[in-house]
Amino acid sequence: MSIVWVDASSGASGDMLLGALVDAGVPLSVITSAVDAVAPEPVRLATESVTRGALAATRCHVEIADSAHHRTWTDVRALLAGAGLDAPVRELALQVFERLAVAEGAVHGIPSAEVHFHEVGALDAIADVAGVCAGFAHLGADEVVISPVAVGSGSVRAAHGVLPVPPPAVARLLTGVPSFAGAPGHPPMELCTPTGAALLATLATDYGPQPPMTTRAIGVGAGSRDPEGWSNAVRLLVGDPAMPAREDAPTELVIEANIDDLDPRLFPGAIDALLAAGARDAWLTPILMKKGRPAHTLHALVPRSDAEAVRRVFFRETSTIGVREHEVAKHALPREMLTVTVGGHPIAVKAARFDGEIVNLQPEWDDVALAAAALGRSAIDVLAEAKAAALAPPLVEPDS
Ligand SMILES: O=C([S-])c1cc(C(=O)S)c[n+]([C@@H]2O[C@H](COP(=O)(O)O)[C@@H](O)[C@H]2O)c1
Ligand code: NI
Repeated sequence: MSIVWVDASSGASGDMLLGALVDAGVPLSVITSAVDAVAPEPVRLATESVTRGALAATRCHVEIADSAHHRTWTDVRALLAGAGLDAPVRELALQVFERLAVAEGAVHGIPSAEVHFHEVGALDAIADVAGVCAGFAHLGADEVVISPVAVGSGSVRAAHGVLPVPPPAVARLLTGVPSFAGAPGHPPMELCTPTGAALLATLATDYGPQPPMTTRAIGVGAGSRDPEGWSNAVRLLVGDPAMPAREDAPTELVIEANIDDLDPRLFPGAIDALLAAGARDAWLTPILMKKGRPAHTLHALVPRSDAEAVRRVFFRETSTIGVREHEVAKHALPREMLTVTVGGHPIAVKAARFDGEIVNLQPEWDDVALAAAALGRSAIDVLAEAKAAALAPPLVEPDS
């Protein structure tokens, strides 16, 4: 089980997070292949070692000669849907832009489907998002904990004109996320951009100070500006959860309810809604209740940060008027993402290790289905070949 803590106490933007991922050891090729997959024109991705205040950091430049700056949410969704991205990366990037569309729509009072993006609709911002999502997917962290986010102060000039800081879209995107202007002495500038805020809110599984963890890698991503006396950078600490003291063990919740009066055809939809609301897993157990009445227990395993959203699904999508909850400590094997090819088609494979040995391989189902359809082979056949390829040294290098 791996964990990432994002130190956003000096803010965050798309390119800062890119720099931090590369600085933490994510191969630049992982970022570049995702950026190339979304950009319909040549992209230049360049990293350089810089300092921001007292910190050594990596600056990541994404340069595209982009003609159409303004795109609609529909345009961006089509661009991402048609891009050759791994399924988990595409899904994350779509969630990031959906958040941006909902926030932009709320700020300006228009339906999100009709939102016209400004700066965030430019190809360099879209590439930032695809690259950051690819980098985090590569890390394959089970937990992403975000520190309180510094948003800055003052005002900023943008396509909308002069905006107060935090800009309206950032304030919306960070609703429900711990944030603050910045430590005393912070420069009066925008520290967290809408792209940075949307990425943090999408990637987070929890919010707070550094969790108990054993750090394995540190990445420091530099912002473009370098104000005097301030480290304009975001930090990533990548590692494994440490066994914390009992009182603050990182736990998740199981939320459940016994239900004996719901039309059984509604349970599949309820399970889908629980997963969409942030449940890590959701399942149904048949039970016999008092008077021998057949019923079901509906369960959801959920991080604390999404518990309220999951409770709402129980009350909105089922007939229950009450839920019970208990904490569970989770222990999972360390896992990593590999990429293999079957008949020339890339397939992401999640590998779990026990005592250093690979003990479980799970090829990404969407990739298997795509490859099987393209090759005219059975999914069983492609699945078997993907697993065999993942075990065949030295053809496959662990992605992380
Ligand atoms: O692009 C859009 S839709 C946009 C909306 C807003 C609002 O607050 S509304 C603000 N901005 C500003 O543009 C720059 C670039 O943002 P990135 O997220 O692309 O880095 C930044 O100053 C935003 O505050 C853009
Ligand atoms: Ni706006």
